[in-house]
Amino acid sequence: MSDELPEPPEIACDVFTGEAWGRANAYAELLAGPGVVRGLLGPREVPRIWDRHLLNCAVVAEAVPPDVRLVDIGSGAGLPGLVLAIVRPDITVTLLEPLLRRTVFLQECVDTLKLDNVEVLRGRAEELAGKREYDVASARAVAPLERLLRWAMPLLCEGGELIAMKGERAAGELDEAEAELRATGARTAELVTVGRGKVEPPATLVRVVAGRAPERARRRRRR
Ligand SMILES: C[S@@+](CC[C@H](N)C(=O)[O-])C[C@H]1O[C@@H](n2cnc3c(N)ncnc32)[C@H](O)[C@@H]1O
Repeated sequence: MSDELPEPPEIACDVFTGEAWGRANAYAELLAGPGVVRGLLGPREVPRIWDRHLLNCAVVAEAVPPDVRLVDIGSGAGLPGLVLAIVRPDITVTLLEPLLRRTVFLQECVDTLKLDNVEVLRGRAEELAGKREYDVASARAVAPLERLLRWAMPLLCEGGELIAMKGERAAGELDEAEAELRATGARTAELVTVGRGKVEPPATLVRVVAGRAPERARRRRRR
């Protein structure tokens, strides 16, 4: 084990159960080792890998419905998408990331952890616009909510959800995104708190439910 990687906190055994436990530990090692050497994670993050990264991302699973197709926009080193795939074998996860060296690392993690519910896709969210084939889009530290809405909503099927990890900026970003919520045809938008009793502070998410594709809605109104 890397010198700096701390032992997992006790609560981690309740969050990562069964096969997820071994995978979470192996992923922590990959982040602390090759992840740091290859510049995907800052060395100062290593002592915080469990609480700030693995646990904080794992509790997002509380907001993810069963059996969904999830796309993690701007996955970076796999956060939160890879962690969600570890704790939720019922979902299929696409890790969407434009940078080659990050997708190479992500594929190595998927292979090492033997995850069969994950695909790594190199590209930008804008390039997938209009496919609307995902039930959930997740994102952490990728873009302000306004921009994230423009990227994520065209990937979601009607009734699909954007789940954005926003922390203390959540309420402010939701207010600022009012016009974009209307323009992208969002049905509802709300703040959701997850991870009570597991992470401190609990994680604040913005959940936005997609309506009909704006162009299709306009076409229907014209008929
Ligand atoms: C600050 S990193 C966050 C990575 C990870 N989500 C995390 O929380 O550690 C932002 C990531 O978004 C990716 N990104 C930037 N623009 C993007 C776009 N248009 N579509 C998809 N990913 C994008 C970047 O390559 C980078 O890996």
